[in-house]
Amino acid sequence: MIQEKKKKKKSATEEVTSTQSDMPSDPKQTAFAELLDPSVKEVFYSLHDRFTPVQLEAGTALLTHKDVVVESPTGSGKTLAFGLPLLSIMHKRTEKWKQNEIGALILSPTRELAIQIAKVLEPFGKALGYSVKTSIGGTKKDEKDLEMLIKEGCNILVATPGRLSKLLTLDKDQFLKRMFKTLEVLIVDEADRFTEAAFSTSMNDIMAAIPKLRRTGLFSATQVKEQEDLIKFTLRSSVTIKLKERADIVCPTALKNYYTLCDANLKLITLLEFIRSKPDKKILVFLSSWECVVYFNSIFPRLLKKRKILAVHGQQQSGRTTGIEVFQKTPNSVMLCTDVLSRGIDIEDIDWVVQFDVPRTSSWFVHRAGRTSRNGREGAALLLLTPQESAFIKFVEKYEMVKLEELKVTTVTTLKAEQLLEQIRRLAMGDRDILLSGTKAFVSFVEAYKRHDSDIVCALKDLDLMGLAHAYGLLRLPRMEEISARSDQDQFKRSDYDTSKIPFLTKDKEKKRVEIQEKKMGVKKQRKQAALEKKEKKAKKEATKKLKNISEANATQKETKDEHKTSKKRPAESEAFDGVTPKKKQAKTAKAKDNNENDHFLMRKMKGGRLGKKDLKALD
Ligand SMILES: Nc1ncnc2c1ncn2[C@@H]1O[C@H](COP(=O)(O)OP(=O)(O)OP(=O)(O)O)[C@@H](O)[C@H]1O
Repeated sequence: MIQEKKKKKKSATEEVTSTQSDMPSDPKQTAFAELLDPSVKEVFYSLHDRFTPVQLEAGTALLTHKDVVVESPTGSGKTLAFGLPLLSIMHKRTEKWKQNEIGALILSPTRELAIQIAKVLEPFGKALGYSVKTSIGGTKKDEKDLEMLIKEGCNILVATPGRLSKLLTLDKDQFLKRMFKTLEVLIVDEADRFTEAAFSTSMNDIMAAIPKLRRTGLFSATQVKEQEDLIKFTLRSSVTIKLKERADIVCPTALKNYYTLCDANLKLITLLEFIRSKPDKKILVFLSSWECVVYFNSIFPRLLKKRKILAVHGQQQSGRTTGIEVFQKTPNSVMLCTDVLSRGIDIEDIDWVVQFDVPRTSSWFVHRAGRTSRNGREGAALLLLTPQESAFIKFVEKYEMVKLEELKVTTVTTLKAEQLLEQIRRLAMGDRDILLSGTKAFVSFVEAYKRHDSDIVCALKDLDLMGLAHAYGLLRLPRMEEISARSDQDQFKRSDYDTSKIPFLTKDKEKKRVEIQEKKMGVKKQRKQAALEKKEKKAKKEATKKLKNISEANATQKETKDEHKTSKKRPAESEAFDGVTPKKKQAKTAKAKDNNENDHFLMRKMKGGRLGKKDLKALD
């Protein structure tokens, strides 16, 4: 336990700002090295020649009993800026660390970053005899995780808050809580993320389970803007360290930040043509939702032949780590991803980062772009904007201290663009999975757009949604409120292709679809048949009623006639009779007789169930 003399609570923080010093024999280098444990120093110098500024500043503060809030550009070495001091603090303790004593806890917002941090610390832990463990979602079950942790022990734990909070809840015998009793250092990487509501419950559980007397370090390339957001971390005599390579920007100076304006309906083609124009570059593409990653990953391999296309998103339970490893190893591959890779992930030699849409949170812009140009290496980032979003450029310059330069991306002729769009639509016409995936992607993009925090300059209502629907290669507009509310729906060229005929390419899925469709058709046919039968039944009923009336009328007529016969002789043929000549009368009687017979004939048919449509018509 760090022996802390009771000090008068110092003012909140002092701000130490220093620019990147690249003096090789900077006395600060020596002074900091003296503070480090010799074994830690030995491992460090086996990997690197000198400490980066953030390692000097933050490391010195932590090793001289200060809590730190560190803001330093992406790729500036923050992992070792907390790793080196925490190892040295742990190694200062005289008694040996037992296997079930946790000396340091590092919190990471994503499992990929947690794995990466553990990998960086492993060689140091090995040299000092400390076990470094991770506790992250998506791997073994919570119970298994807790059991392993208790059984195998752990001295340095790198965890995602959600998983750790679950283990603490499961830990009925408080084993884990007892393991935390010896905690000396708490590090929160990408700390500004932990002020989000999504993390609040798990963070409260964790903060309640660990000792208050400890060293605390909060690290990020973009720290929280509101100091009160830091209260939950119970910092003591903290120092705020802000490092910038240039006073007016937070990104590394070696990073070139660009934007390009493209019409909405050409957005996907602009991305494709940009990738095509850089055949030997490693490109990381950020999309706004996992559905977009899935959809673009299904069509890009058919549009960018011979290019290795990879995809990573938060919904994948497996394959994320492998995908990152393949991306790391394949020089000119293209990785499509969500913001699961936007923070902390250290992948070598990414040449370009492309942001297909504005980020959900504007501060993530810096982190996304910062996946390239790591630790002084060259790199470039490109943001695709439609003309309606151009105000975003000034917005990030003002609020995120990012300067964007315009880049003219080679586009294609209108004819070629239409051919490419038609090619994308044809993919959907031939594969129902692509058809459905495209619609889901577009819907998820619209929903993500509604949630981003730059809506003051990029509002959904100003977006050319019909153009973007074309860009996504949609054959139909999806049924959603944001679309039905639009007055420009007629701008969307609806394909007249019969989408009900588009098959799934996997046999069993297609079989099932056809069955459902036939069942639906069957139901439709039955309904139609039933309606027809009901109509016929009604017609028959009316016919019966009519026949009945006719036969009653005939019966009455016959009675009258018989009476007539008995009372008078039949008039001579030649005599005219009430204006009707006997011939005509005969004809009329004959007709009535025919009708009468016909009616009787129909009656007999109807009784025999032989009444057909023609007969019914005849009755009308
Ligand atoms: N002292 C050093 N000398 C040379 N390279 C270093 C040094 N420290 C770290 N690096 C390398 O710099 C790269 C970036 O380090 P790291 O990932 O810690 O940066 P970061 O500041 O945490 O970035 P981000 O803000 O994206 O999380 C890594 O490849 C790391 O190996």
